[in-house]
Amino acid sequence: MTEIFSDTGFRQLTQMFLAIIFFHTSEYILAIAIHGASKVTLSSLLISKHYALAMLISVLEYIAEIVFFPGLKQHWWISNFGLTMIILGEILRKTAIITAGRSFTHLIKIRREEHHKLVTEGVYQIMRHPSYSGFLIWSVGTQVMLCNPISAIAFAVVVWRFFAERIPYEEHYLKQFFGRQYVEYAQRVPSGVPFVN
Ligand SMILES: C[S@@+](CC[C@H](N)C(=O)[O-])C[C@H]1O[C@@H](n2cnc3c(N)ncnc32)[C@H](O)[C@@H]1O
Repeated sequence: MTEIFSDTGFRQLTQMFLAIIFFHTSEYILAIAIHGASKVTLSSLLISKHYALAMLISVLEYIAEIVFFPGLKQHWWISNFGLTMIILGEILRKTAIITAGRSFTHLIKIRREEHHKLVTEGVYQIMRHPSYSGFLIWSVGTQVMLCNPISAIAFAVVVWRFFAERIPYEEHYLKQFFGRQYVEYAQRVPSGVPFVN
């Protein structure tokens, strides 16, 4: 049990804690900065029950493995690669939010608001769903950083499936809002989420 308090355990768990705190507080603060405090609720922290449970299970996996297989957590090139994924995923997601500005809402809009403009510039020139791509990289990165083999695979599958279902739903409304303009944009630019058209 003392392995949790080793340098490895301390560093990897601290990185995980900081990554989670930074991700959620920055989502909330950016939402307030873009939409105004009166329009933002605590749901913009993006912490659902399922998500909290997944993160808790991943920490339990980490603790079980550092106790029974401490060598697994010593693959520093894997852990540092995960840390790089966390940073790159975070940068990609926040760049997307800032680029889309008021058009970016945490909940998918099913009615077009006047200020809602089609965003095709900046990072949206390279991919249609940079914030989803960023979150996929960030979330899998947290597990790679912890050298958690089971949660890394589980996060990749669950988060990918979540976006694979969400993207067609979101794009159904984007086509309603922007018509041909969106159809042409979607033909030209990939989704940014692997194996999602
Ligand atoms: C959580 S944001 C995600 C945006 C985008 N899918 C991404 O990954 O960066 C969802 C909202 O963004 C809007 N949205 C998505 N792509 C957009 C675009 N290219 N231009 C304007 N609004 C967009 C949708 O209408 C939806 O209400």
